[in-house]
Amino acid sequence: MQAQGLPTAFRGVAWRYTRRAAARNGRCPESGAVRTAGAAFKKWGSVHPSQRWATCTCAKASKPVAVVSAQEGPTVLVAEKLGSAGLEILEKFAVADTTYDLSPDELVAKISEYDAIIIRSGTQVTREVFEAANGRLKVVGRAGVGVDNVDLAAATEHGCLVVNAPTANTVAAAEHGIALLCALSRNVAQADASMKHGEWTRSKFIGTGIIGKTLAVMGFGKVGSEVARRAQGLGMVVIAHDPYASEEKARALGVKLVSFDEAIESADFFSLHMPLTPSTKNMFNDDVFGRMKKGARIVNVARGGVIDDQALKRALDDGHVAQAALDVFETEPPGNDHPLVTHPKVICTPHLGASTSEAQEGVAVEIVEAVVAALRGELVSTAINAPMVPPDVLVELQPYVSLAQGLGKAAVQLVGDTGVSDISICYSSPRGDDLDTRLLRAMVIKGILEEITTARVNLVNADLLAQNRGLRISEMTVRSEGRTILTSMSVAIGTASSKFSAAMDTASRIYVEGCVKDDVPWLDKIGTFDVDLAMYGYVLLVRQQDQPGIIAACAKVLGEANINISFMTVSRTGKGEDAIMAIGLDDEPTPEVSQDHCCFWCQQGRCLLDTMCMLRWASSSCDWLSESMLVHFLAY
Ligand SMILES: NC(=O)c1ccc[n+]([C@@H]2O[C@H](COP(=O)([O-])OP(=O)(O)OC[C@H]3O[C@@H](n4cnc5c(N)ncnc54)[C@H](O)[C@@H]3O)[C@@H](O)[C@H]2O)c1
Ligand SMILES: O=C(O)[C@H](O)COP(=O)(O)O
Repeated sequence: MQAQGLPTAFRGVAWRYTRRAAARNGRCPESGAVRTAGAAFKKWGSVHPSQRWATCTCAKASKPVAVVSAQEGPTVLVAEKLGSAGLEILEKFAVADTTYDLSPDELVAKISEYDAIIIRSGTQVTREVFEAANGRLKVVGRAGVGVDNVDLAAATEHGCLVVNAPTANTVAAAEHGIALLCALSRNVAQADASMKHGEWTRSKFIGTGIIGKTLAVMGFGKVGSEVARRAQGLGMVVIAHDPYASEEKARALGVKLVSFDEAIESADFFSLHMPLTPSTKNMFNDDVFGRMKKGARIVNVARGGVIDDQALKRALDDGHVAQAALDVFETEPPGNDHPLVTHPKVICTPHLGASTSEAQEGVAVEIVEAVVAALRGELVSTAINAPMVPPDVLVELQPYVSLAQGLGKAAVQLVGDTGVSDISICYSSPRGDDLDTRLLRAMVIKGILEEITTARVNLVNADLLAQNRGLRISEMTVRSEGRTILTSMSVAIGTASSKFSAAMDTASRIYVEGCVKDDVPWLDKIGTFDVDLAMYGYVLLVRQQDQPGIIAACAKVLGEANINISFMTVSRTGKGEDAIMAIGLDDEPTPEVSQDHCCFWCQQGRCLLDTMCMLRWASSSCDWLSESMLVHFLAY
């Protein structure tokens, strides 16, 4: 095996080295040069760790001639194709083993040999993989945006840092979205297949023009906004739906932000660019397709799970949706018999959005730099489950960290169809202005952005990510009495509307306030209503006019849906006046259940519910504050 770029002195001879070998130097029998193998090692080309060989190319021999110790760099498994520019950087610092297409069992069997692994979307890094690593795996590097193929909780529990490359493939994905939109409108794939079968049937492939047609960009983030620019260049009228995007950003691009309903009912083409989250799962379903203009066309280069595949098939079969172009699938590969892969009105590509040479070189460099920095123990801005603070600080702040994240998560879920821009955070603390709020501020940002975007927030990137999203954050500290460092804190989002009108305070902001009780983050206030609930699991918020029987009606509905209530609090402005209920649920009611029962109440004419809004929190503990992770990396 010839290793490129080897120093002359080490050419031609295979040097066997081990971590424990006594000798510190190697001597090339040809050139006689002596080098500390460790120093030379860092400059060597790729070395195959399973053989523990570094090959020298100045002589012909390729067998062990000396045992030298090598201050080995870390060993990194490159499990999916990585751009050469990134590989070259990696091989200067580590032993890079490029072994692609490992089966899950093969990955589990090998992973304990490596300090880091670099993947794309095709490798599932499961809990089993982390367990098999026996604590050696320090970094998972995702050469792309989505990390839905990595068990983040297991990574954190095993002290493994996950980093990604969130920007380098954005343009590639946007270009692919546009390519699919154009191919769709002119039946390019079907026409090509027809000609390859020896046909010349021009009349069969009459397309539809795109100039002047309305494109709805669903998810106006990095990729969505790049698609919008390009579509405008093609003469399309571009609207966007993104409840969390800033008006300023949309205005700057000449794009009109619209409500979900308006987008669905007015667009000719749809380009999907939202992340797969609990609120976007199966977002495009029978009801949504049914409300689209007849002949609508769908392009999905986001994530397969945002479309209900069976619903799309039904819409294509009945002609309501004219065509679809899919680059992503809920399960990948989707299988040859997948109903949409075989459908004549659908064109498919095998998750190619990021597959340009430029994008892959870009993500390769981005991810290798992040992996190398992490292995060196440096803070990494694209870390997804990075530790935030030194262990001693974390012990004191942990409960408040969950409170801050939970308040951000709750507030953004209450946002209606308008943007998120002004965030006001207020801390009540005996420390007054001496309270160090950096961590709490970052956690609020995390709670907001990780609920709605693919971003992963840590102390390094929190403010930058917030700035990139156009968020304006203000903080205020009020001195309070008490023994704990934080008596309470509140998060207010300045926005024109809320999914739950009772969440608006007297200043027309979405307002949530909480505290910590027995180390558990606790929600005390929503809007102007006092509540009293622990911030975990699923909470059903309902608003009604205070009257006998409404509580029982709610309980009856949930009981009939076999959903157990863990707690229930009621708050009202006065007897017979406005009231809200916060109902803790042991299980997540499926949308159909809550939708039906909402209608059920309406049918009975007793529906006094202004809005049914589902709040959900992840587990009460933060999913990435593991204090020892960066200490491990000091080894290199
Ligand atoms: N096919 C590919 O190869 C490829 C390449 C890159 C990215 N992607 C995927 O595309 C998606 C977008 O990537 P990105 O980098 O633009 O992410 P991003 O985080 O920059 O943008 C996502 C946008 O979706 C918005 N959003 C969240 N929930 C929404 C909802 N319910 N309705 C409407 N908008 C909502 C967010 O506010 C955000 O602006 C991700 O899922 C990513 O994994 C796929
Ligand atoms: O999330 C992403 O970055 C894209 O889906 C690209 O995935 P890939 O790296 O497997 O092409």
